[in-house]
Amino acid sequence: MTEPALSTAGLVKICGLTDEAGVEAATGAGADLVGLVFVPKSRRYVPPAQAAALAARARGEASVVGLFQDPALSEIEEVLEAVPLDLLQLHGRESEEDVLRIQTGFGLPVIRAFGVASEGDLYESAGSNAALALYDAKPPTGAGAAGGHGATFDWSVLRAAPGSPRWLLAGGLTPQNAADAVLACRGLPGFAGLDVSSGVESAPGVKDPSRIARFVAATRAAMAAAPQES
Ligand SMILES: O=C(O)c1ccccc1N[C@@H]1O[C@H](COP(=O)(O)O)[C@@H](O)[C@H]1O
Repeated sequence: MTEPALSTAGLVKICGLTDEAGVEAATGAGADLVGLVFVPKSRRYVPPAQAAALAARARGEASVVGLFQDPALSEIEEVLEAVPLDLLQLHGRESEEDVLRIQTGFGLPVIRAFGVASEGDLYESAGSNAALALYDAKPPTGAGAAGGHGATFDWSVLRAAPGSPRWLLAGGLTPQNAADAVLACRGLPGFAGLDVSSGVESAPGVKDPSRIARFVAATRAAMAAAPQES
């Protein structure tokens, strides 16, 4: 396993990778975290055997995050038997009890996703036991797929972020808006980095190596120009 450097001020996570070209683009560009989706109804779902090969590609270069949605413990166990994950992302309706049970039970740090539309949605994350919170847009009305909708939310509400746990911004990020996202979040308590999935795809579920490289470069440049102090 690759020890996740979660205290790093500027994390970049590329999520929903499904092939080796995408993993190589992410690690080659210097992403800190790569995400594999274990939600069967997602177009980015990777079966454990395929995920094991992708995780092996990332090994030593980036930490590997397994994304689940309201999983049974047995689902996580089954994946972990085949894929050595470094972190678990819970991206459904999980409770704090679930976070504690899963984080303690599997001995892996958890990233807990919170759907955000207004300041009030951030309060639920205050004092979460998760290693990191992830602030994503709420699913658009009528959205059919599991997640990774490419929807943004009003980043100005993040001024109310509690700061603990530290957090990643997600939802509708792209190579074009990554710098603005960093500018909107820099200096806010707990800001830890950016997470992207659909914004680095050429078609739904198909990662584009050149967009991945541009996203990481744009994010890194903005972070270097505006370092996070807290
Ligand atoms: O990507 C998926 O298929 C997915 C499925 C179930 C839950 C979450 C999912 N994606 C995550 O959603 C955020 C935002 O994605 P986007 O950049 O707006 O496309 C991100 O963490 C994805 O990994």
